[in-house]
Amino acid sequence: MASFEVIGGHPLKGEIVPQGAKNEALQILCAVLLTPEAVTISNIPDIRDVNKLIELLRDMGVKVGKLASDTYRFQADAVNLDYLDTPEFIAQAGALRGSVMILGPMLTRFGKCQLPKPGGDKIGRRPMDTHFLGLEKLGGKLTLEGTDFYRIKADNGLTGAYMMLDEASVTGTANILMAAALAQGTTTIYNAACEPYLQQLCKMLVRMGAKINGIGSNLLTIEGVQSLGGTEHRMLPDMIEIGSFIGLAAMTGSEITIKDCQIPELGIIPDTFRKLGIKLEFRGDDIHIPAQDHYEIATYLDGSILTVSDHTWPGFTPDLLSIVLVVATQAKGTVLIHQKMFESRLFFVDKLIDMGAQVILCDPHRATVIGLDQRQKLRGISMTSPDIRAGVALLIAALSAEGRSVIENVEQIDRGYQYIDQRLTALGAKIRRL
Ligand SMILES: CC(=O)N[C@H]1[C@@H](OP(=O)(O)OP(=O)(O)OC[C@H]2O[C@@H](n3ccc(=O)[nH]c3=O)[C@H](O)[C@@H]2O)O[C@H](CO)[C@@H](O)[C@@H]1O
Ligand SMILES: C=C(OP(=O)(O)O)C(=O)O
Repeated sequence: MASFEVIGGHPLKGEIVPQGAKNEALQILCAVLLTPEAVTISNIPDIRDVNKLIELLRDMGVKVGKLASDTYRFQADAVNLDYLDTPEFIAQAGALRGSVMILGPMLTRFGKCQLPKPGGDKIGRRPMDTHFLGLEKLGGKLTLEGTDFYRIKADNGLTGAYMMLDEASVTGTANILMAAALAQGTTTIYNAACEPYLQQLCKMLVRMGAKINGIGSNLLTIEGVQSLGGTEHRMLPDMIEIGSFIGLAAMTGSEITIKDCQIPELGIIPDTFRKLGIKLEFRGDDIHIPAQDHYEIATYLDGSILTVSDHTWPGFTPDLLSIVLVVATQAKGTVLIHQKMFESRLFFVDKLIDMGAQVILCDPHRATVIGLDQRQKLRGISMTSPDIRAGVALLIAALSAEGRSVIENVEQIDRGYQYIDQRLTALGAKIRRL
Protein backbone atom coordinates (compact mmCIF):
# COMPACT_ATOMS: atom_id res chain seq x y z
CA MET A 1 0.00 0.00 0.00
CA ALA A 2 1.45 3.37 -0.98
CA SER A 3 1.16 6.47 1.22
CA PHE A 4 1.59 10.21 0.92
CA GLU A 5 3.58 12.18 3.44
CA VAL A 6 2.20 15.71 3.43
CA ILE A 7 3.68 18.75 5.14
CA GLY A 8 0.81 21.17 5.39
CA GLY A 9 0.45 24.91 5.71
CA HIS A 10 2.18 25.96 2.47
CA PRO A 11 0.03 28.02 0.13
CA LEU A 12 0.13 26.88 -3.48
CA LYS A 13 0.34 29.06 -6.56
CA GLY A 14 0.08 28.57 -10.28
CA GLU A 15 -1.87 26.99 -13.10
CA ILE A 16 -3.19 23.47 -13.34
CA VAL A 17 -4.79 21.64 -16.25
CA PRO A 18 -7.57 19.22 -15.35
CA GLN A 19 -7.21 15.67 -16.58
CA GLY A 20 -9.72 14.04 -18.93
CA ALA A 21 -12.84 12.88 -17.12
CA LYS A 22 -12.59 9.53 -15.31
CA ASN A 23 -16.29 8.70 -15.38
CA GLU A 24 -16.69 9.75 -19.00
CA ALA A 25 -13.69 7.65 -19.99
CA LEU A 26 -15.21 4.52 -18.46
CA GLN A 27 -18.38 4.92 -20.58
CA ILE A 28 -16.59 5.87 -23.77
CA LEU A 29 -14.08 3.02 -23.56
CA CYS A 30 -16.88 0.46 -23.23
CA ALA A 31 -18.57 1.93 -26.32
CA VAL A 32 -15.66 0.80 -28.53
CA LEU A 33 -17.15 -2.70 -28.20
CA LEU A 34 -20.14 -1.60 -30.30
CA THR A 35 -18.28 -1.56 -33.61
CA PRO A 36 -15.70 -3.60 -35.50
CA GLU A 37 -14.29 -0.34 -36.85
CA ALA A 38 -11.51 1.75 -35.30
CA VAL A 39 -12.33 4.33 -32.61
CA THR A 40 -9.74 6.91 -31.58
CA ILE A 41 -10.12 8.49 -28.17
CA SER A 42 -8.11 11.42 -26.81
CA ASN A 43 -7.70 13.18 -23.46
CA ILE A 44 -7.78 9.80 -21.71
CA PRO A 45 -6.60 10.21 -18.10
CA ASP A 46 -3.67 8.03 -17.01
CA ILE A 47 -5.35 6.70 -13.86
CA ARG A 48 -5.73 3.25 -12.34
CA ASP A 49 -9.40 2.58 -13.13
CA VAL A 50 -9.09 3.70 -16.74
CA ASN A 51 -5.87 1.74 -17.28
CA LYS A 52 -7.50 -1.36 -15.80
CA LEU A 53 -10.43 -1.02 -18.20
CA ILE A 54 -8.10 -0.60 -21.18
CA GLU A 55 -6.25 -3.74 -20.06
CA LEU A 56 -9.55 -5.60 -19.74
CA LEU A 57 -10.57 -4.59 -23.28
CA ARG A 58 -7.18 -5.66 -24.60
CA ASP A 59 -7.48 -9.04 -22.91
CA MET A 60 -10.96 -9.42 -24.42
CA GLY A 61 -9.34 -9.21 -27.84
CA VAL A 62 -9.79 -5.51 -28.61
CA LYS A 63 -6.78 -4.16 -30.52
CA VAL A 64 -5.35 -1.28 -28.54
CA GLY A 65 -2.77 1.13 -29.95
CA LYS A 66 -1.31 4.00 -27.97
CA LEU A 67 -0.96 6.98 -30.35
CA ALA A 68 0.13 9.57 -27.76
CA SER A 69 0.31 9.78 -23.97
CA ASP A 70 -3.44 10.48 -23.77
CA THR A 71 -4.67 9.09 -27.10
CA TYR A 72 -5.50 5.51 -27.99
CA ARG A 73 -6.94 3.71 -31.00
CA PHE A 74 -9.25 0.77 -30.33
CA GLN A 75 -10.61 -1.81 -32.73
CA ALA A 76 -13.03 -4.45 -31.51
CA ASP A 77 -13.08 -6.57 -34.69
CA ALA A 78 -12.04 -9.84 -33.05
CA VAL A 79 -13.55 -9.93 -29.56
CA ASN A 80 -12.78 -13.20 -27.80
CA LEU A 81 -16.06 -14.20 -26.16
CA ASP A 82 -14.40 -17.19 -24.47
CA TYR A 83 -12.25 -14.83 -22.41
CA LEU A 84 -15.38 -13.93 -20.41
CA ASP A 85 -15.33 -17.49 -18.98
CA THR A 86 -11.85 -17.18 -17.52
CA PRO A 87 -10.93 -16.47 -13.89
CA GLU A 88 -8.73 -13.61 -15.17
CA PHE A 89 -11.78 -11.87 -16.65
CA ILE A 90 -13.74 -12.29 -13.43
CA ALA A 91 -10.89 -10.81 -11.39
CA GLN A 92 -10.40 -7.87 -13.77
CA ALA A 93 -14.08 -7.02 -14.23
CA GLY A 94 -14.70 -7.26 -10.49
CA ALA A 95 -11.97 -4.76 -9.74
CA LEU A 96 -13.71 -1.59 -10.94
CA ARG A 97 -17.18 -0.12 -11.37
CA GLY A 98 -16.71 0.98 -14.97
CA SER A 99 -16.49 -2.61 -16.25
CA VAL A 100 -20.24 -2.86 -15.74
CA MET A 101 -20.71 -0.89 -18.96
CA ILE A 102 -19.46 -3.72 -21.16
CA LEU A 103 -22.86 -5.39 -20.50
CA GLY A 104 -24.94 -3.28 -22.93
CA PRO A 105 -22.48 -3.31 -25.84
CA MET A 106 -21.68 -7.03 -25.52
CA LEU A 107 -25.33 -8.06 -25.21
CA THR A 108 -26.48 -6.03 -28.18
CA ARG A 109 -23.58 -6.92 -30.47
CA PHE A 110 -22.86 -10.53 -29.49
CA GLY A 111 -26.10 -11.64 -27.81
CA LYS A 112 -24.56 -12.38 -24.44
CA CYS A 113 -22.46 -11.13 -21.59
CA GLN A 114 -21.60 -12.08 -18.06
CA LEU A 115 -20.14 -10.15 -15.18
CA PRO A 116 -19.22 -10.52 -11.55
CA LYS A 117 -20.51 -7.93 -9.13
CA PRO A 118 -18.50 -4.87 -10.16
CA GLY A 119 -15.96 -3.19 -7.89
CA GLY A 120 -15.51 0.54 -7.34
CA ASP A 121 -15.86 2.58 -4.20
CA LYS A 122 -17.25 0.89 -1.10
CA ILE A 123 -19.59 3.76 -0.30
CA GLY A 124 -22.81 1.91 0.44
CA ARG A 125 -25.20 -0.19 -1.60
CA ARG A 126 -24.68 0.09 -5.33
CA PRO A 127 -27.59 -1.80 -6.87
CA MET A 128 -27.43 -3.12 -10.42
CA ASP A 129 -31.19 -3.52 -10.76
CA THR A 130 -31.77 -0.57 -13.09
CA HIS A 131 -29.22 -1.96 -15.57
CA PHE A 132 -30.95 -5.32 -15.77
CA LEU A 133 -34.51 -4.00 -15.65
CA GLY A 134 -33.67 -1.99 -18.74
CA LEU A 135 -31.77 -4.72 -20.56
CA GLU A 136 -34.56 -7.20 -19.80
CA LYS A 137 -37.12 -4.75 -21.26
CA LEU A 138 -35.10 -4.94 -24.48
CA GLY A 139 -35.33 -8.75 -24.44
CA GLY A 140 -32.28 -9.80 -22.42
CA LYS A 141 -32.73 -12.95 -20.29
CA LEU A 142 -30.94 -12.61 -16.98
CA THR A 143 -29.68 -15.51 -14.86
CA LEU A 144 -28.29 -14.79 -11.43
CA GLU A 145 -25.68 -17.04 -9.88
CA GLY A 146 -25.89 -16.30 -6.19
CA THR A 147 -26.12 -12.56 -5.67
CA ASP A 148 -22.86 -11.61 -7.26
CA PHE A 149 -22.61 -13.13 -10.74
CA TYR A 150 -24.84 -12.08 -13.61
CA ARG A 151 -25.35 -13.78 -16.99
CA ILE A 152 -27.50 -12.16 -19.64
CA LYS A 153 -28.43 -13.48 -23.08
CA ALA A 154 -30.45 -12.37 -26.07
CA ASP A 155 -30.39 -15.28 -28.55
CA ASN A 156 -32.65 -13.46 -31.01
CA GLY A 157 -31.19 -10.01 -30.52
CA LEU A 158 -32.72 -7.06 -28.71
CA THR A 159 -35.93 -5.23 -29.55
CA GLY A 160 -36.65 -1.59 -28.72
CA ALA A 161 -39.12 -0.86 -25.91
CA TYR A 162 -40.51 1.95 -23.79
CA MET A 163 -39.16 2.05 -20.27
CA MET A 164 -39.39 4.28 -17.23
CA LEU A 165 -36.25 3.72 -15.19
CA ASP A 166 -36.77 3.15 -11.46
CA GLU A 167 -33.87 5.54 -10.84
CA ALA A 168 -31.74 7.75 -13.06
CA SER A 169 -28.67 5.54 -12.78
CA VAL A 170 -25.65 6.95 -14.62
CA THR A 171 -23.98 3.70 -15.63
CA GLY A 172 -27.40 2.03 -15.97
CA THR A 173 -28.52 4.63 -18.52
CA ALA A 174 -25.22 4.24 -20.40
CA ASN A 175 -25.68 0.47 -20.61
CA ILE A 176 -29.28 0.62 -21.81
CA LEU A 177 -28.50 3.41 -24.29
CA MET A 178 -25.64 1.45 -25.84
CA ALA A 179 -27.76 -1.70 -26.03
CA ALA A 180 -30.66 0.21 -27.62
CA ALA A 181 -28.39 1.74 -30.25
CA LEU A 182 -28.17 -1.64 -32.03
CA ALA A 183 -31.60 -3.03 -31.04
CA GLN A 184 -34.41 -3.51 -33.55
CA GLY A 185 -36.89 -0.65 -33.48
CA THR A 186 -37.36 2.27 -31.15
CA THR A 187 -36.43 2.50 -27.47
CA THR A 188 -37.66 5.24 -25.18
CA ILE A 189 -35.84 5.73 -21.89
CA TYR A 190 -37.69 7.99 -19.46
CA ASN A 191 -36.00 9.08 -16.22
CA ALA A 192 -32.66 8.68 -18.00
CA ALA A 193 -29.56 10.14 -16.35
CA CYS A 194 -28.47 13.14 -18.42
CA GLU A 195 -25.17 14.38 -17.01
CA PRO A 196 -22.55 15.79 -19.42
CA TYR A 197 -20.65 12.49 -19.60
CA LEU A 198 -23.78 10.73 -20.81
CA GLN A 199 -24.34 13.54 -23.29
CA GLN A 200 -20.82 12.95 -24.51
CA LEU A 201 -21.57 9.24 -24.93
CA CYS A 202 -24.74 10.08 -26.88
CA LYS A 203 -22.81 12.45 -29.16
CA MET A 204 -20.15 9.84 -29.77
CA LEU A 205 -22.79 7.21 -30.62
CA VAL A 206 -24.45 9.63 -33.04
CA ARG A 207 -21.09 10.13 -34.78
CA MET A 208 -20.88 6.34 -35.02
CA GLY A 209 -24.27 6.27 -36.79
CA ALA A 210 -26.73 5.91 -33.90
CA LYS A 211 -30.07 7.73 -33.99
CA ILE A 212 -30.73 9.42 -30.65
CA ASN A 213 -33.16 12.17 -29.75
CA GLY A 214 -33.47 14.09 -26.50
CA ILE A 215 -29.73 14.30 -25.73
CA GLY A 216 -29.24 16.27 -22.52
CA SER A 217 -32.76 15.53 -21.27
CA ASN A 218 -34.18 12.69 -19.18
CA LEU A 219 -36.22 11.40 -22.12
CA LEU A 220 -34.08 9.63 -24.70
CA THR A 221 -35.47 8.11 -27.87
CA ILE A 222 -33.19 5.72 -29.71
CA GLU A 223 -34.00 4.28 -33.09
CA GLY A 224 -31.91 1.16 -33.42
CA VAL A 225 -29.58 0.78 -36.39
CA GLN A 226 -28.03 -2.36 -37.93
CA SER A 227 -24.43 -1.41 -37.28
CA LEU A 228 -22.22 1.34 -35.94
CA GLY A 229 -18.99 2.63 -37.42
CA GLY A 230 -15.71 4.07 -36.19
CA THR A 231 -15.22 7.61 -34.89
CA GLU A 232 -12.96 9.96 -32.98
CA HIS A 233 -13.80 11.26 -29.54
CA ARG A 234 -12.23 13.68 -27.07
CA MET A 235 -13.00 13.49 -23.36
CA LEU A 236 -14.24 16.52 -21.41
CA PRO A 237 -12.08 17.82 -18.55
CA ASP A 238 -12.90 16.03 -15.29
CA MET A 239 -15.49 18.13 -13.43
CA ILE A 240 -14.79 16.36 -10.16
CA GLU A 241 -11.11 17.21 -10.45
CA ILE A 242 -12.01 20.83 -11.22
CA GLY A 243 -14.23 20.98 -8.11
CA SER A 244 -11.48 19.36 -6.06
CA PHE A 245 -8.98 22.02 -7.19
CA ILE A 246 -11.44 24.83 -6.34
CA GLY A 247 -11.77 23.38 -2.84
CA LEU A 248 -8.02 22.91 -2.53
CA ALA A 249 -7.33 26.53 -3.46
CA ALA A 250 -9.86 27.89 -0.95
CA MET A 251 -8.86 25.69 1.94
CA THR A 252 -5.12 26.36 1.54
CA GLY A 253 -5.55 30.09 0.85
CA SER A 254 -3.90 29.63 -2.54
CA GLU A 255 -4.14 31.47 -5.82
CA ILE A 256 -4.76 28.89 -8.51
CA THR A 257 -5.92 29.06 -12.09
CA ILE A 258 -7.60 25.94 -13.45
CA LYS A 259 -7.14 25.91 -17.21
CA ASP A 260 -9.59 24.98 -19.96
CA CYS A 261 -12.50 23.91 -17.77
CA GLN A 262 -15.31 23.82 -20.39
CA ILE A 263 -17.24 25.94 -17.89
CA PRO A 264 -20.70 25.53 -19.49
CA GLU A 265 -20.46 21.77 -18.78
CA LEU A 266 -19.91 22.28 -15.03
CA GLY A 267 -23.57 22.93 -14.23
CA ILE A 268 -24.08 24.18 -10.68
CA ILE A 269 -20.63 23.16 -9.44
CA PRO A 270 -19.09 26.69 -9.49
CA ASP A 271 -22.15 28.26 -7.83
CA THR A 272 -22.15 25.62 -5.11
CA PHE A 273 -18.58 26.56 -4.16
CA ARG A 274 -19.62 30.22 -4.31
CA LYS A 275 -22.27 29.45 -1.67
CA LEU A 276 -19.39 28.53 0.63
CA GLY A 277 -18.09 32.06 0.09
CA ILE A 278 -15.30 31.05 -2.30
CA LYS A 279 -14.49 33.67 -4.91
CA LEU A 280 -14.19 32.32 -8.45
CA GLU A 281 -13.48 34.31 -11.58
CA PHE A 282 -14.16 32.96 -15.03
CA ARG A 283 -11.35 34.14 -17.31
CA GLY A 284 -12.34 32.89 -20.71
CA ASP A 285 -12.56 29.15 -20.15
CA ASP A 286 -10.23 29.20 -17.12
CA ILE A 287 -11.35 29.40 -13.51
CA HIS A 288 -9.19 31.67 -11.37
CA ILE A 289 -9.40 31.33 -7.60
CA PRO A 290 -7.67 34.26 -5.84
CA ALA A 291 -5.90 33.71 -2.52
CA GLN A 292 -8.52 34.20 0.22
CA ASP A 293 -7.87 34.51 3.94
CA HIS A 294 -11.52 33.90 4.76
CA TYR A 295 -14.63 32.62 3.04
CA GLU A 296 -18.08 32.74 4.54
CA ILE A 297 -20.88 30.22 4.00
CA ALA A 298 -24.15 31.77 2.79
CA THR A 299 -27.39 31.21 4.63
CA TYR A 300 -30.84 30.88 3.09
CA LEU A 301 -32.72 34.16 2.60
CA ASP A 302 -34.49 33.68 5.93
CA GLY A 303 -31.15 33.29 7.69
CA SER A 304 -31.43 29.52 8.21
CA ILE A 305 -28.49 27.13 7.79
CA LEU A 306 -27.50 26.20 4.24
CA THR A 307 -27.78 22.59 3.06
CA VAL A 308 -25.58 21.22 0.30
CA SER A 309 -26.97 17.94 -0.96
CA ASP A 310 -26.46 15.63 -3.92
CA HIS A 311 -28.95 15.02 -6.68
CA THR A 312 -28.97 13.51 -10.14
CA TRP A 313 -27.91 15.94 -12.88
CA PRO A 314 -28.46 18.88 -13.12
CA GLY A 315 -28.26 18.68 -9.33
CA PHE A 316 -25.00 18.66 -7.45
CA THR A 317 -22.88 15.56 -7.98
CA PRO A 318 -22.42 13.23 -4.96
CA ASP A 319 -18.78 12.86 -5.95
CA LEU A 320 -17.99 16.41 -4.78
CA LEU A 321 -19.76 16.39 -1.43
CA SER A 322 -16.71 15.10 0.45
CA ILE A 323 -14.72 18.01 -0.97
CA VAL A 324 -17.42 20.55 -0.04
CA LEU A 325 -17.49 19.09 3.47
CA VAL A 326 -13.76 19.39 4.03
CA VAL A 327 -13.62 22.93 2.62
CA ALA A 328 -16.46 23.98 4.93
CA THR A 329 -14.37 23.02 7.98
CA GLN A 330 -12.29 26.21 7.47
CA ALA A 331 -15.11 28.48 6.31
CA LYS A 332 -16.93 30.97 8.48
CA GLY A 333 -20.41 29.67 9.23
CA THR A 334 -22.29 26.39 9.31
CA VAL A 335 -23.53 24.03 6.63
CA LEU A 336 -25.45 20.78 6.59
CA ILE A 337 -24.00 18.27 4.15
CA HIS A 338 -26.65 15.79 3.04
CA GLN A 339 -25.36 12.82 1.04
CA LYS A 340 -28.61 11.26 -0.13
CA MET A 341 -27.35 8.70 -2.61
CA PHE A 342 -24.70 6.75 -0.71
CA GLU A 343 -24.87 5.75 2.93
CA SER A 344 -21.20 5.09 3.70
CA ARG A 345 -19.52 8.09 2.21
CA LEU A 346 -19.39 10.40 5.21
CA PHE A 347 -17.64 8.20 7.75
CA PHE A 348 -14.29 9.76 6.86
CA VAL A 349 -15.31 12.80 8.94
CA ASP A 350 -13.89 10.93 11.97
CA LYS A 351 -10.44 11.71 10.56
CA LEU A 352 -11.30 15.38 10.15
CA ILE A 353 -12.52 15.46 13.73
CA ASP A 354 -9.17 13.93 14.79
CA MET A 355 -7.50 16.78 12.91
CA GLY A 356 -9.49 19.32 14.94
CA ALA A 357 -12.44 20.02 12.63
CA GLN A 358 -15.83 20.72 14.13
CA VAL A 359 -18.18 18.26 12.48
CA ILE A 360 -21.19 16.40 13.83
CA LEU A 361 -22.11 13.25 11.95
CA CYS A 362 -25.87 13.34 12.46
CA ASP A 363 -26.48 9.97 10.75
CA PRO A 364 -24.83 8.10 7.85
CA HIS A 365 -26.24 10.58 5.35
CA ARG A 366 -25.88 13.93 7.09
CA ALA A 367 -23.09 15.88 8.72
CA THR A 368 -23.16 19.39 10.15
CA VAL A 369 -19.95 21.34 9.71
CA ILE A 370 -19.19 24.31 11.93
CA GLY A 371 -16.45 26.21 10.16
CA LEU A 372 -13.35 27.36 12.06
CA ASP A 373 -12.90 30.44 9.86
CA GLN A 374 -9.12 29.78 9.68
CA ARG A 375 -8.86 30.82 13.39
CA GLN A 376 -7.64 27.36 14.27
CA LYS A 377 -5.77 25.30 11.71
CA LEU A 378 -6.32 21.56 11.39
CA ARG A 379 -3.39 19.48 12.67
CA GLY A 380 -1.58 16.83 10.70
CA ILE A 381 -2.28 13.17 11.60
CA SER A 382 -1.91 9.68 10.13
CA MET A 383 -4.96 8.40 8.32
CA THR A 384 -6.14 5.98 5.63
CA SER A 385 -7.99 6.91 2.49
CA PRO A 386 -11.32 5.03 2.50
CA ASP A 387 -12.48 5.94 -1.01
CA ILE A 388 -11.42 8.03 -3.97
CA ARG A 389 -13.16 11.31 -3.08
CA ALA A 390 -12.71 11.09 0.69
CA GLY A 391 -9.05 10.40 -0.13
CA VAL A 392 -8.69 13.68 -1.98
CA ALA A 393 -10.70 15.50 0.68
CA LEU A 394 -8.20 14.22 3.28
CA LEU A 395 -5.32 15.25 1.05
CA ILE A 396 -6.75 18.78 0.89
CA ALA A 397 -7.20 18.77 4.67
CA ALA A 398 -3.58 17.62 5.11
CA LEU A 399 -2.27 20.33 2.76
CA SER A 400 -4.05 22.98 4.80
CA ALA A 401 -3.12 21.52 8.20
CA GLU A 402 -0.25 22.41 10.46
CA GLY A 403 2.48 19.81 10.52
CA ARG A 404 2.93 16.38 8.99
CA SER A 405 0.21 14.02 7.85
CA VAL A 406 0.49 10.56 6.39
CA ILE A 407 -2.28 9.28 4.16
CA GLU A 408 -2.24 5.55 3.55
CA ASN A 409 -3.96 3.59 0.82
CA VAL A 410 -3.45 6.31 -1.78
CA GLU A 411 -4.19 3.71 -4.45
CA GLN A 412 -7.77 4.90 -3.86
CA ILE A 413 -6.74 8.40 -4.93
CA ASP A 414 -4.73 7.03 -7.86
CA ARG A 415 -7.93 5.38 -9.15
CA GLY A 416 -9.15 8.78 -10.23
CA TYR A 417 -6.51 11.52 -10.02
CA GLN A 418 -3.64 11.51 -12.49
CA TYR A 419 -0.11 12.01 -11.02
CA ILE A 420 -1.76 14.08 -8.28
CA ASP A 421 1.35 14.27 -6.08
CA GLN A 422 3.52 15.52 -8.97
CA ARG A 423 0.94 18.01 -10.24
CA LEU A 424 0.37 19.52 -6.80
CA THR A 425 4.09 19.54 -6.05
CA ALA A 426 4.49 21.68 -9.17
CA LEU A 427 2.18 24.22 -7.47
CA GLY A 428 4.33 24.24 -4.33
CA ALA A 429 2.70 21.47 -2.28
CA LYS A 430 4.92 19.38 -0.02
CA ILE A 431 3.86 15.83 -0.83
CA ARG A 432 6.09 12.76 -0.91
CA ARG A 433 5.00 9.32 -2.08
CA LEU A 434 6.28 6.72 0.39
C1 LIG B 1 -18.17 4.92 -12.93
C2 LIG B 1 -19.16 5.98 -12.65
O1 LIG B 1 -19.61 6.68 -13.55
N1 LIG B 1 -19.49 6.16 -11.37
C3 LIG B 1 -20.43 7.19 -11.00
C4 LIG B 1 -21.82 6.69 -11.23
O2 LIG B 1 -21.98 5.49 -10.49
P1 LIG B 1 -23.22 4.56 -10.72
O3 LIG B 1 -23.71 4.62 -12.12
O4 LIG B 1 -22.83 3.25 -10.16
O5 LIG B 1 -24.30 5.23 -9.78
P2 LIG B 1 -25.88 5.27 -9.99
O6 LIG B 1 -26.24 6.49 -10.74
O7 LIG B 1 -26.36 3.97 -10.52
O8 LIG B 1 -26.40 5.40 -8.50
C5 LIG B 1 -25.66 5.99 -7.47
C6 LIG B 1 -26.41 5.82 -6.16
O9 LIG B 1 -27.46 6.74 -6.10
C7 LIG B 1 -28.69 6.09 -5.94
N2 LIG B 1 -29.65 6.83 -6.78
C8 LIG B 1 -29.40 7.00 -8.11
C9 LIG B 1 -30.30 7.69 -8.91
C10 LIG B 1 -31.46 8.20 -8.31
O10 LIG B 1 -32.30 8.81 -9.00
N3 LIG B 1 -31.66 8.02 -6.99
C11 LIG B 1 -30.77 7.34 -6.21
O11 LIG B 1 -30.99 7.19 -5.01
C12 LIG B 1 -28.46 4.66 -6.39
O12 LIG B 1 -29.35 3.75 -5.75
C13 LIG B 1 -27.04 4.44 -5.97
O13 LIG B 1 -26.94 4.08 -4.63
O14 LIG B 1 -22.77 7.68 -10.80
C14 LIG B 1 -22.69 8.00 -9.41
C15 LIG B 1 -23.80 8.98 -9.13
O15 LIG B 1 -23.60 10.19 -9.79
C16 LIG B 1 -21.31 8.54 -9.08
O16 LIG B 1 -21.22 8.70 -7.67
C17 LIG B 1 -20.21 7.57 -9.53
O17 LIG B 1 -18.96 8.20 -9.42
C1 LIG C 1 -17.65 6.69 -6.82
C2 LIG C 1 -16.78 6.93 -7.79
O1 LIG C 1 -16.26 6.05 -8.64
P1 LIG C 1 -16.70 4.52 -8.95
O2 LIG C 1 -18.13 4.59 -9.40
O3 LIG C 1 -15.78 4.12 -10.04
O4 LIG C 1 -16.52 3.74 -7.68
C3 LIG C 1 -16.25 8.30 -8.04
O5 LIG C 1 -15.69 8.50 -9.14
O6 LIG C 1 -16.38 9.16 -7.17
